[in-house]
Amino acid sequence: MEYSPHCHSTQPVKNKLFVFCIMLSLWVYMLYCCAGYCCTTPTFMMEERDSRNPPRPLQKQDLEMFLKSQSRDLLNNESDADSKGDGWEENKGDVVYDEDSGVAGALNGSETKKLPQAIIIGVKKGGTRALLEFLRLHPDIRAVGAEPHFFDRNYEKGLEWYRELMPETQEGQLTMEKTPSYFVTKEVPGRIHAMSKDTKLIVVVRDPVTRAISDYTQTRSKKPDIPSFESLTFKNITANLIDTSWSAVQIGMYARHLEQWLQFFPMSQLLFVSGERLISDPAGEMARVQHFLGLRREVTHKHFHFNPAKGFPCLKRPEGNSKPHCLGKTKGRTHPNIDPDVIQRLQDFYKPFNKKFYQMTGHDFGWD
Ligand SMILES: Nc1ncnc2c1ncn2[C@@H]1O[C@H](COP(=O)(O)OS(=O)(=O)O)[C@@H](OP(=O)(O)O)[C@H]1O
Repeated sequence: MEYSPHCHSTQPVKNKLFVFCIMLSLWVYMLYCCAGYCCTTPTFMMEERDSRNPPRPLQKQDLEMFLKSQSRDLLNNESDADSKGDGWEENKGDVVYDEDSGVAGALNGSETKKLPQAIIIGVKKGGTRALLEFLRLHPDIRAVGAEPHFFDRNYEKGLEWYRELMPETQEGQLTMEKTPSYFVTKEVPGRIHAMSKDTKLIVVVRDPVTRAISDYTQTRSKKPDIPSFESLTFKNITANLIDTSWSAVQIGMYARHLEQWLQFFPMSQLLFVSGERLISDPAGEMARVQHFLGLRREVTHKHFHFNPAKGFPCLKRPEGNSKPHCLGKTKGRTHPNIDPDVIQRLQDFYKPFNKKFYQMTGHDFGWD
């Protein structure tokens, strides 16, 4: 085998040259990145790729798009308009005023999903959507828009499924949801108690006769061919026998339903909001609710504007010039005219239930 001194002397030089080339390419690449042209480093992920446009920070629309895609998933599972949480007439995205803080929290990783500490449990057609939307104006409240129906229809899916539905919250913010059917579902008090015995429970109640008519009006809007309210109310009209198995009637027997809740929760953990006062004095009723939730009074008369055409209070930003937002067409429907004699008989039927309810809650709601 031939000995070659030349070969031995050139090898280290070649190696050095090779290392130098690699170092040089790395330096060039780093300079290129620092000049802003590199699109593979995480820092620049949110920027426009086009170097002619300035970098764009994460914006409100990005989060709204994300939230909309989430709520669409829930929409697909629900049939009732309110279950979808889409009660607003216009600029629905603007209703949740505090999304920006959500973006900040999401970016610094300080947000987590929590099980609700307070729930609006009822009653159907009481004004639950209005209350939830009013509460969402509060910076310390985050609420899921759609009705999760976890404790009555989806319980087998488990608490982790439920938690996943919740919005992210920062330290000190309350998580809330509303599902009006909870109040009248026998299994629900025990199930909520099993989640947390400290859960605060809010019930929006309304004159049970008007509530029944509102309930009927909603059903008729979906099934126009149903029998009249008058005929559904009675099992036997001549015997004056009211059909208490009809849900529109049954839901209004508030004292009966409340008894179930008191087997698990003390009265101090329940707040009863007057559906009537939520319309005539929303700021006053909201003061009670914020106090009950241990929150400072942020939602005040400045947030409300009575809309005479709609006949209801609508929401406005106190500092902005934007138009007030009213709840959508499914809230505040025109009720059919009901035979006054039937209304009187229903009022008589509810009288003892109302009386008992006033005694239990220590509050006369003035329905009689
Ligand atoms: N601010 C405001 N705007 C519109 N509507 C308002 C408002 N406050 C309370 N209400 C009353 O809310 C009633 C509907 O109640 P819910 O939201 O609980 O209905 S549901 O059970 O979720 O379907 C709805 O009942 P109807 O009038 O029978 O449609 C309203 O009377």
